[in-house]
Amino acid sequence: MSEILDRVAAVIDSRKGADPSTSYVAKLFDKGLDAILKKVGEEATETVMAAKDGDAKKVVYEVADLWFHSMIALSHFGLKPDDVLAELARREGLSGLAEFAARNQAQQQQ
Ligand SMILES: N=c1c2ncn([C@@H]3O[C@H](COP(=O)(O)OP(=O)(O)OP(=O)(O)O)[C@@H](O)[C@H]3O)c2ncn1[C@@H]1O[C@H](COP(=O)(O)O)[C@@H](O)[C@H]1O
Repeated sequence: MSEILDRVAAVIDSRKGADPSTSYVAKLFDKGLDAILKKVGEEATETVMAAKDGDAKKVVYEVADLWFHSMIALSHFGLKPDDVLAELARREGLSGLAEFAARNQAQQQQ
């Protein structure tokens, strides 16, 4: 299923410098990073609201909006979904609690 992320990311990349009047993504790139980040923030809030409403179908819809706009932010920095997937793979099997304890221990030793 991650192929869909690659395909959408390729379309997003191709919209850089494209005519803003013909493409939503080109319009966001044209507005700049602040506008992209505003959309990421809005979609994160809408995800929280859908979850608080207990509306599972809407949660999926809003998370899709959040992922999509996050991918535009990644593209702004020249990054790809694979960069995030690689980070998740690096964390695989590493308990969040163990990682937190190791980080605290390292800070105390500084
Ligand atoms: N996956 C998406 C996608 N998800 C959401 N959106 C758009 O993101 C916007 C979400 O904003 P909101 O929900 O806040 O709705 P809105 O009120 O219309 O937005 P605002 O006016 O508030 O900014 C809507 O306009 C959606 O249509 C998307 N637009 C495009 N894509 C993908 O990106 C590709 C390229 O799109 P274009 O650049 O438009 O050709 C498409 O082929 C799709 O694969």
